[in-house]
Amino acid sequence: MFRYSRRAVALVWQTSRPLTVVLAVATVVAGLLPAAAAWVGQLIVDGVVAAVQAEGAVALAPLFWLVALEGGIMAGIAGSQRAIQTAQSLLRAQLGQRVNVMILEKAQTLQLAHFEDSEFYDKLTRARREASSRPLSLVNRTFGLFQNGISLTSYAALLLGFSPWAVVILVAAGLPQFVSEAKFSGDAFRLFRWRSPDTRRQMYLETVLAREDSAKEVKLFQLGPLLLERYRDIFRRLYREDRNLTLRREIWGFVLGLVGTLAFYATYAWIVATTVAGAISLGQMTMYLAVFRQGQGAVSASLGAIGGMYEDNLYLSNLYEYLEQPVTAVHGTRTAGERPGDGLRFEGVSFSYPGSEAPALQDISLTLAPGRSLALVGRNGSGKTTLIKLLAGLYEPSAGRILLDGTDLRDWDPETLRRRIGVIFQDFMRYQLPVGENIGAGDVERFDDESRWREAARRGLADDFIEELPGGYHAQLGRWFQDGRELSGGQWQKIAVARAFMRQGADILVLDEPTAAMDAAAEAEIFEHFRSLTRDRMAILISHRFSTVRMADEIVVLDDGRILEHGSHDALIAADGTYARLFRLQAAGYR
Ligand SMILES: Nc1ncnc2c1ncn2[C@@H]1O[C@H](COP(=O)(O)OP(=O)(O)OP(=O)(O)O)[C@@H](O)[C@H]1O
Repeated sequence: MFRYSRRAVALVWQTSRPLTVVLAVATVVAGLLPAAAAWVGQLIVDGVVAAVQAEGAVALAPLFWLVALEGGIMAGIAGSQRAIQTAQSLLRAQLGQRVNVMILEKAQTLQLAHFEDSEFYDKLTRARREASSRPLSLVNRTFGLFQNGISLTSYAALLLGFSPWAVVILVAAGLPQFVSEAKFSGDAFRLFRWRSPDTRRQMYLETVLAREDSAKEVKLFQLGPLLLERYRDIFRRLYREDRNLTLRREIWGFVLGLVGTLAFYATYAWIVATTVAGAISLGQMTMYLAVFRQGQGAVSASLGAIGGMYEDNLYLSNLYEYLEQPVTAVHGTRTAGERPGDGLRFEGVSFSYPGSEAPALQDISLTLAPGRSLALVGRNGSGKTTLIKLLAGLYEPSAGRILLDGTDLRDWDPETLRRRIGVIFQDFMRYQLPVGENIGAGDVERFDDESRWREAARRGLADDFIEELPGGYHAQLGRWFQDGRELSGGQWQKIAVARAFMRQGADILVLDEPTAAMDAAAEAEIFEHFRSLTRDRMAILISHRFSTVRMADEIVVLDDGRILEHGSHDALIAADGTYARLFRLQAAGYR
């Protein structure tokens, strides 16, 4: 139960020391004052009784002072509770931000495979959904427990004056309720954990039903009612479980709570009898009753806090499970290859995606020298993009190795490697940012460099339409933000290609089919630019358009993850194999 309490307190302490101190001090004050108020109450009642029984004139001033004192104590209680609330709400904001940043920072260190692993994705979703509020809740409960503990000790000290048994009854009567609370908290957590794929499906449906990029299809295919029904179904199922748990929890809570009420009234009768017998004063009776009632409140609050801490701990275990997800240590440190100028070599490279039986690539061997361009062709799913992902270091080969300048990619310093390779994938990002930044994203070091944006846009054939946008390079793209402009598919692709041209420092440039939506003339012209930019570098291009493919120095035909043919356009045509057949097929379409 206390496994994560120490870490939660440390987290809160690191988030804001002053606020944590305020919280701690106010908690102690709020814990001590109620017993003091009960004590003063007793003095007042006894004073009043004495005054009523006294003969002759009575001085009221001492009684008034006591009343004023009790008023002061009450004001102190109110003040300390305010201080607790204020510190809590300020801490909540800061802590929420801090935990979210921790989660997002961790996400930066993860590998692509993590994001594609649904089980891991569940962990991430769970961590994000609940964990930002849980550390503070745990700390609040720890402090609350402390506060109630102080109150309870002070009540017990007062009650001992009546009978030690009263103290025993006070604590024992709260236990059954605690046991049931702890059990149900555990159940609630297991439910939460177990259903997180469902919750994720629900979140996904929400996105599809309410996002601009899906609205078009959802409308045209009239998917709305169907998806909404699924959404409702999931809710109904989840609700049924929630309802059952809530009902069981509350019914048991009520029944076991009755034990506490029974104990209170039995003790009440006992105190009344003792007063009538003259063993304690009327003032003491009032105090004991108040103390016993408030003591019961403190016991159930403490036990509730313990149950809650158990729950918070379970949730926090989620957060830490995510944060402690092992990431394989970053590999190499090499910033230069063993044979500079050797270019790129694939040596017997095979690869299967995690969790997939069939290899996506098998025994790939090829070389690419600086200054040469390579085109990859093949049917859908033949492994072209996979080959690029391996080259970019997003995955590691299951067998064989990939060398750059004679050094295995695994031995390269990842940052150096990333700087040397520029890739635009077919599913490139359409950032909801200004046009210029969409291009600048290709080179973070030149992210804001307006002259570079312009040059890259010119090479990507994007400059014409960008200049016509209101605001030019500063026009906001996408529909999420005010005055955002949506672009056509081909215009977005030109932006993406311009992004690739930002990378003047990279010596391997890869375009994985980001030109498919462009007209054929634009694609050919862009590839010309691409070649001129990469004259002393390596260029890799994936395209289904043979008019572009034929411009590459070398062509590799992939089929089912294997290299089927490899050679120049002329050589492959002369060999009259698959490439030649596909080329003729496409050419025939234009006749
Ligand atoms: N993230 C992934 N996880 C598991 N399998 C994948 C993943 N991505 C691709 N695959 C599988 O790997 C194989 C090769 O896919 P790849 O994306 O490399 O094909 P491609 O040649 O680029 O196809 P296209 O021309 O359609 O872009 C396919 O069978 C595909 O189903």
